[in-house]
Amino acid sequence: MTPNIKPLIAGNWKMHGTSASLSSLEAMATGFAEAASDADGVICVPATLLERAAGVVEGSSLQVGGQDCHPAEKGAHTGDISPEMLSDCGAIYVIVGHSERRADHGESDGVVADKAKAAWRAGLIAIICIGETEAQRKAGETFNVLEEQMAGSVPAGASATNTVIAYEPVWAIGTGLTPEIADIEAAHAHIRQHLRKQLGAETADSMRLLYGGSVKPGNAGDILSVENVDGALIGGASLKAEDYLGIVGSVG
Ligand SMILES: O=C[C@H](O)COP(=O)(O)O
Repeated sequence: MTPNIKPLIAGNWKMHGTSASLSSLEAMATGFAEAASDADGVICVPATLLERAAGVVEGSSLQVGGQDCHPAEKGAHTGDISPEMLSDCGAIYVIVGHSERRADHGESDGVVADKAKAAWRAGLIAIICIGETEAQRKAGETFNVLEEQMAGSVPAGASATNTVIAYEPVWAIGTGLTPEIADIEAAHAHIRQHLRKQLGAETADSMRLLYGGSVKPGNAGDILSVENVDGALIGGASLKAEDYLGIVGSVG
């Protein structure tokens, strides 16, 4: 954790969830404030659930977000969703540049940056994801990859109020594998240091840096106590209220 930065515990339901899942969201909303009084929480649900999800969390400390957005406000883009549409449904955050979108949809750093700027245009907080693949890690390229992704995906104008950075080693996502604590610490320190050069120290030192990749109730305490880890981006364990609240409860 970083002193003076309010942690964010973000869930990403990915392509999971139907109407029946809203009862689980309701349990998260009900239990959130008791689990952690000094953290922000968001669940990024599928767009199909967003408006109803916003209704479910209304009045609680939990917020909802989208998982992706198109850079344009509107237009002939069949199947896409603009950040303005997400905001209209009650989203406060939107994830951009998740590695699954970079891999499945060929999203470049430039596209991710355009999406982040579009999120800001709509008044949303962009959760910009970066992270190395297993091959890049084995080749000793982790820091270079992170620097390149930050330079390309984090636009000028990023601030602590409009942007959150999520470091997700691709090989740790959904695998049950996590880096050594020392490796998480080193990566987050490197990200903070690079952001100082890119955005200025004042902005970089107040920006939330999340760790993502196989965060569970059992390892959240150790991960969240690492310096420069200001929260988590959680996939699988954000689907069950008990697991998500268990992680929220690990905020020191
Ligand atoms: O967005 C969330 C991440 O991809 C982490 O997913 P996971 O917690 O299932 O490993």
